[in-house]
Amino acid sequence: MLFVHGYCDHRDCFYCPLGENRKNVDQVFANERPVESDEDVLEAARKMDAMGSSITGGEPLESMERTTHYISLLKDEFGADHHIHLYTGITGDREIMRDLAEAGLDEIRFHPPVALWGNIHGTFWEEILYIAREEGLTPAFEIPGIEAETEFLEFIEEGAVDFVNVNEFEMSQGNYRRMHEQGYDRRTDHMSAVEGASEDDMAELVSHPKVYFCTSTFKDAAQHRNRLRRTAPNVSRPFEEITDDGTLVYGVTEAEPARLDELGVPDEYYEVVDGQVEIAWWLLEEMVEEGDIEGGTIIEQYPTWDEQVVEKTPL
Ligand SMILES: C[S@@+](CC[C@H](N)C(=O)[O-])C[C@H]1O[C@@H](n2cnc3c(N)ncnc32)[C@H](O)[C@@H]1O
Ligand code: SF4
Repeated sequence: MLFVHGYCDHRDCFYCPLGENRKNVDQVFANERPVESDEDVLEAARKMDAMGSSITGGEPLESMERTTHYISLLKDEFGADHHIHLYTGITGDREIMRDLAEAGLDEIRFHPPVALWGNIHGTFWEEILYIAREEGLTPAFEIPGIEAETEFLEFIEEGAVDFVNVNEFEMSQGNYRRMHEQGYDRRTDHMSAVEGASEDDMAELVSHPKVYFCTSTFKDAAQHRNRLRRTAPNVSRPFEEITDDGTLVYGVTEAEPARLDELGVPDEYYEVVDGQVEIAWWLLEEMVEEGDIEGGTIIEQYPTWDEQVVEKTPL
């Protein structure tokens, strides 16, 4: 997921999920990693063996130079099979569709304003779907699951869009105040999903064969887990265990490297990082149990750029 910037001057959706760290920032992020160079973007994609990329923001069409630059960069590096899709909350025009297609974009997912969902016919949101297709892009909708209008289903039926992804309506730090004001509440059994917006609540919309519902649990858990699992083998050190969830487990100890050498620990089973020894957790556990060294901690962390720690277990 490439975040090109946090600006969105054309829309002001009350449910926009962008939090303080993303809203109106000029910084590019590849997943959670701040990007300083093109190589950072390529490295982030390589690390997770990405088969494709998505371009988001803010509003990617408000910075076409940056957006097309990254699309070309990814296509040039990973080839035609690397599928790239882009999310947008504005229509753009023919020239923009052409520039995106020429840069290598495969698919564009429009997010029209909710007030129009029952009434897309005859608007430029309809026309741009045909234009995008003529310029070589696959046109789709990707919208939050707020309400299902019958007219919207009829519109989908007519075939201007290839498919419609509906994201379960979510509350986040960035939007909960405004969502509350609009009368939305969080489901009590869920961290972010909105009451009254589950797949069952959207049954009429989701019943259409071109409509796919993406639950927030799936987005958070399954997609995240898949990304971790693909990333872990590319970034793990030889002495780290990769768990089924794609996290990395290793040990940390204050013991001197010389003591490890004395105990016959092979070089490839530990590394000194910031003055601490990071080591295979099973060796650390055994050495602490045997009283060979004084203590340590087992760390489980994400294989991501920010190395977020999931669990610490003192020995
Ligand atoms: C944050 S937007 C950024 C890209 C672009 N500005 C747009 O709106 O498509 C990315 C995706 O998030 C979805 N989205 C926005 N607010 C949401 C919410 N509260 N719950 C679930 N999905 C949401 C939008 O439909 C869009 O597909
Ligand atoms: S169009 Fe996208 S980025 Fe802009 S306010 Fe709406 S959800 Fe947020």
